[in-house]
Amino acid sequence: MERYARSSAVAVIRLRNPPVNALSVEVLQALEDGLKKAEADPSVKAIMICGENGKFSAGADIRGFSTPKRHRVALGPIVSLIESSEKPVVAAIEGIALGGGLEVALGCHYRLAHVKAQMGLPEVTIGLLPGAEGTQRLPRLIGVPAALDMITTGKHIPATEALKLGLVDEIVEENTIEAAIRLANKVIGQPLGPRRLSLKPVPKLPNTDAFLREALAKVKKQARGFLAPELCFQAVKAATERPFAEGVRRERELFQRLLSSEQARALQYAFFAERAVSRDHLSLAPSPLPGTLLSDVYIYTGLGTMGQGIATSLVKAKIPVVALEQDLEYLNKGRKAVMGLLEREAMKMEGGAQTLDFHNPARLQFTVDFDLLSDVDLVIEAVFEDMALKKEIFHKLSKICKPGALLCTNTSALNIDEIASATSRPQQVIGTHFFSPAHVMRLLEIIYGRHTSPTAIATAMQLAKALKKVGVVVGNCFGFVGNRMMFPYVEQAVFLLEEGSRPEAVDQALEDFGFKIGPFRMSDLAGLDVGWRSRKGQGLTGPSLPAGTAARQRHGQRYSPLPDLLCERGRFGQKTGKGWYQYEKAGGRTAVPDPWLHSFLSQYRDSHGIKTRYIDQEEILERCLFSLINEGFAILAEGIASAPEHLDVIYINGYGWPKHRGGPMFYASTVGLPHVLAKLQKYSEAHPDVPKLRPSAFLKKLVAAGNPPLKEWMSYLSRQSPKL
Ligand SMILES: CC/C=C/CC(=O)SCCNC(=O)CCNC(=O)[C@H](O)C(C)(C)COP(=O)(O)OP(=O)(O)OC[C@H]1O[C@@H](n2cnc3c(N)ncnc32)[C@H](O)[C@@H]1OP(=O)(O)O
Repeated sequence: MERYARSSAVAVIRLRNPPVNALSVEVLQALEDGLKKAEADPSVKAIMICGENGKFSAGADIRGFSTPKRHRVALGPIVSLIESSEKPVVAAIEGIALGGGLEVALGCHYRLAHVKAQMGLPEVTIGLLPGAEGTQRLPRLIGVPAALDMITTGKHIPATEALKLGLVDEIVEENTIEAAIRLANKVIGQPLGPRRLSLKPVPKLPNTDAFLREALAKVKKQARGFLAPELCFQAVKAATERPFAEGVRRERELFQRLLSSEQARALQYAFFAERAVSRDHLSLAPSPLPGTLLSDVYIYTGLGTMGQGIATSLVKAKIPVVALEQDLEYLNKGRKAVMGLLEREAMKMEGGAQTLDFHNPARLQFTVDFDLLSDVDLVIEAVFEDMALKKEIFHKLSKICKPGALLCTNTSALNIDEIASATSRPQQVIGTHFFSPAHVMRLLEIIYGRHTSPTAIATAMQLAKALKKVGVVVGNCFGFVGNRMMFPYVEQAVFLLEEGSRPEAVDQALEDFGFKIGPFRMSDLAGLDVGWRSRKGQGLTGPSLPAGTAARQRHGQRYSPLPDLLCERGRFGQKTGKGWYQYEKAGGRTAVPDPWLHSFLSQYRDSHGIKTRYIDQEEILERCLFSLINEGFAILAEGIASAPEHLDVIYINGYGWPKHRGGPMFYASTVGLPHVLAKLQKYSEAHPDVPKLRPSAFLKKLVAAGNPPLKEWMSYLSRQSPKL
């Protein structure tokens, strides 16, 4: 506890625990001590709580949830202590007030926030609920619908919205601390009863039961097996049904249930994994390439679907863009699409189009003039996946761009070294694999080639950060990390159809597991023709396939021609109205099981002498997931990625892997590596012509070593890539 000024009647309690003032056991103890001291000091007439360094608090120390020490001091009783103070307590919210931080503020009698502050109860995102009485106080303050929305989604809200909701009493543009002191002085002596949220009733709704029924249905639909949102709902519901103290008891019960759950462990692992992955590579080089990001012009070539999303993403990050296309027709099409995307993005933002300023040619210009590239710092090439075309472009870029410019290629599988070989500066060539839609998806897979310099890697990581994306650095191999792990997963899904399953059964099993979308719905969305083109390019199908090749064998391994057969019949998925499912029209979105496909599958099995069998959910999950995980172990062993956390971050942010399962490698660690190995051995014996089911040597090694925890896996490998 300190005084604002020597003779001030306002005691100041400052939460101090850099970088985000997390409420560690020590901070909580100091807060309790400070409150008691202020309460006992007759010269103190009011109390102000604020955070050090312009941040109120990011809430409980997440690392503490897995240590026994946290049980020593509980936040809930401290929040009650604040509220029951006989002296007015004012929260001065700067920067962030999240989770337990906001719960502390809810215990205060007054809340004043800086206009740029953000508030939220994001516990749900780490598998928990606000366990310091927040689920009981917030609905009393802002009403059930708004509280439920904040608590079940965990979203951060800006101070302006908090003011509208009544979450804060006042917002200020200048010095928050001084304003809070003024407020504290002003309210000295005023009655505190009406300011104590625990004493307020929960505002009534016209039909609470109907509202809660609908809200629960919505929460359940979105959760797909994720427990925390539903338990958050139950805690808020308790506030509508029980007196405050009983509601708090219910909140504690639910909190304890979540705290000990595997899902909370998975989400907290994912939280730190994401941060560790970013930190690892940002520290690779002392500084990015010459020319500071954000102030220099970026250029990218190609305005197809990916290019449009990338341009939008750059403009949103306030990075000046010059967009290049090969001719005016494509340029005009691309311009229209990008402007449309930006209009929509601007509508979601405060300040709209003015904030993004995309009509300003200094921010965004469109051109067909390649020579404009001579002075840019960074190029992102985003033409379609054609090696010859990419090499031609990189050869030109190498001649035109200034010596320091970083040359990025947006590719999902092509060889970075081969692309770099077309330039005179392979050390400055790097892969940047964006995910579609590029202005929405958070993942950026960054692929270094044999000659890529550490500085180039660090610059690409800076770019990811500037775009508010999660950059993950990986080595160069076909499909890199994400798609390489996806190939066996999709392969198994198709083999399951051959053996007797249906697209809807496979999708359902994986969606019940928590994937946003199953493999067949995903394939229909992305377009079956994309894979078909790639397989034709690899000589697996199409005119270059040698005559007499067995229909279901390639290079001595099992192959399914099913996707090719669909494409030959013009079934490309949503875009043609038919694929693995049927749709209401070409471009339709609603997938409906297709009787034609079912009879096509039956005929296919008959014609190849395949006996149809019933395949249960367990087999669907094990074959799809364990083959994907198996590839992950091979990737780690080859040094393509530097740690299992990297694979998990890629899968959560780029492939719709359910975050509450922590990513594929974390999931493998939770089911146990001996179990994964045994299942792979079983399926591999049943399908000896499928190499991707053969357990990886690294997985076997870890099992032989006694199933060590995930954190220790990499210590069992002798070889690591020098760049990772
Ligand atoms: C019974 C009481 C129950 C209470 C429940 C809770 O309060 S649970 C905690 C709820 N709070 C959160 O979930 C907030 C999590 N943090 C964030 O969302 C973000 O970190 C941020 C606060 C918005 C800041 O984001 P920014 O991008 O600026 O920085 P980083 O994310 O990189 O974070 C900086 C470092 O701080 C660490 N950190 C952040 N929050 C916490 C936390 N609550 N506990 C512990 N550590 C936290 C973060 O890990 C970074 O450090 P690294 O060493 O780089 O990992």
